[in-house]
Amino acid sequence: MSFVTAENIFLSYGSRPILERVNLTAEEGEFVSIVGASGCGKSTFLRLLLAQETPTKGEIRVAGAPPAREPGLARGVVFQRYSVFPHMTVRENIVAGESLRSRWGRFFGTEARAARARADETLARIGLDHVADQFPATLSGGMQQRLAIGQALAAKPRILLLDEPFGALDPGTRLSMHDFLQELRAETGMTVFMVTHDLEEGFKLGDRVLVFDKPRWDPQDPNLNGATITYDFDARDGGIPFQRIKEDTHVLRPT
Ligand SMILES: Nc1ncnc2c1ncn2[C@@H]1O[C@H](COP(=O)(O)OP(=O)(O)OP(=O)(O)O)[C@@H](O)[C@H]1O
Repeated sequence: MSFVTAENIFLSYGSRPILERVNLTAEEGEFVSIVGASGCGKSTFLRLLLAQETPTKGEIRVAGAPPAREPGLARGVVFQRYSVFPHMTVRENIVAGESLRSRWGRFFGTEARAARARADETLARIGLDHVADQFPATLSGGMQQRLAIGQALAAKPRILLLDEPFGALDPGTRLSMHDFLQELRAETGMTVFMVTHDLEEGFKLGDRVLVFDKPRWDPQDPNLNGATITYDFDARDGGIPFQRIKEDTHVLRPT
């Protein structure tokens, strides 16, 4: 059985269809990138996987069951937009991310000391070790975003949902966060769904790239139809599909 399945999903807000006929299976350990026009329902699809939304029709299953409502050890679902805790220091935020996996939701004694040491290793990897004792409000936006990503990854979730996680980062930081994510993925074998507006990033990191789009378009009423998965690219062959897309785009460009 596949790790994640979406079967004939429809989702509407009121009378407005957002998603229609979404079918997907993903195996455990796959990295699935999601791209598509702004407002076409990519984040909504992630929220369905998180059980923050319920489909109007159809069924989503993660590890054979409906998605867990709370992040935690059982499902290991973590979403990047769970913002960092403002009342905790940077180090405590990372420890809090990892403690989701612990039996009581927090660490005690020697376990707590070990968790702090691991948090410091994580902070060094994401370049935030020099601000470990500061509070998030004292960090720049990009640093806070890196902390949120570090916190999400510290939980070593079985499934990680990322919504444009690298959007606000400068190009150098973005590349080092790519490395960090790829290393952690290799270590943990976690399944990742990542929404991105950067096609190149989607193909670089993903095993697959899903394109969400509206297959039917009514010019009189653009909100009449919902979006679905219109392309499911295999990205495992070193970005060749991306080259093809670029070539196609080039061919289509007027001369
Ligand atoms: N709670 C809600 N109630 C009503 N409409 C909503 C709600 N959440 C999202 N929408 C609408 O649903 C559509 C899809 O939103 P969603 O955020 O999933 O798009 P997206 O593809 O992730 O967009 P972007 O790339 O801009 O982040 C949008 O038109 C949005 O306005």
